[in-house]
Amino acid sequence: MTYSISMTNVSYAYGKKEALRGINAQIPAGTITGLLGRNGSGKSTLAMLLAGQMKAEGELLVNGTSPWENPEIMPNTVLVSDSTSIFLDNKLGRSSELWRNSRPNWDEDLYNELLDMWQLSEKDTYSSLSRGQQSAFVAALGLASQGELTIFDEVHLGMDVVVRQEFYDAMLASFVKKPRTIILSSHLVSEIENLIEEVLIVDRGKLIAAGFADDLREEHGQDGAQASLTDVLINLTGKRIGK
Ligand SMILES: Nc1ncnc2c1ncn2[C@@H]1O[C@H](COP(=O)(O)OP(=O)(O)OP(=O)(O)O)[C@@H](O)[C@H]1O
Repeated sequence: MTYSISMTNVSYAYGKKEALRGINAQIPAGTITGLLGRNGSGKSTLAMLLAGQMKAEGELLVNGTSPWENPEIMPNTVLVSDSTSIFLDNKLGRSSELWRNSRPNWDEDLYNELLDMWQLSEKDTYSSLSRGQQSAFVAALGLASQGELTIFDEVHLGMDVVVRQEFYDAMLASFVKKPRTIILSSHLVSEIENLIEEVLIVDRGKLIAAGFADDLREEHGQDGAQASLTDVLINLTGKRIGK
């Protein structure tokens, strides 16, 4: 069953450093949501809370239950980020074995297709790959896992424009084949603009906008034309010198 998310007054602090405060939001099951915000706004923190890797204050429910170290929820929740679990100095096959064995919806055909497309070999060592190839490998693991909740946090780092487009296409194709709840966090807002239906925008730890991407585009549009999500983000969080 694909996971829905409900957050009521969700906060998180790293020691005394408050990273998120009073987040209230719902993410419907089976949607692709963009998690947007400026540097340091709290996106990765929220991603880790949703993936059950850190304990939220307030009420954070994934599929109706707390994800924090939850053995029912965690195997079906995939967070692909800079800190994804990978054996750095071992062959890719060692990491994929770990993922394959711990992910109940693992799609071996999709994994092999992605590795072929990105010309990666299981015999390669992760630390010997280029930055973009490393990102492509973890993206392949994340897509093939088909988690009921799948979060990609800045997965594109180092990927060239062609690999990024191949990733977006593969994500959409796999979403159509197996609908699930996907959250995409990226600073390349214009690239993911057409993939996302729902949006959460965080700024300095607070949720400042949430809802259908089209409603936000409409709300921030001018003279009958819709705004882009980049415009929405700049309108809501940007500052101009002299103003
Ligand atoms: N391990 C940590 N210890 C202390 N503070 C942290 C830690 N990780 C993040 N923070 C702080 O929490 C806030 C939110 O950080 P977070 O990484 O969630 O932001 P982000 O939106 O993902 O940023 P970026 O887009 O730059 O990756 C920032 O002010 C950051 O400095």
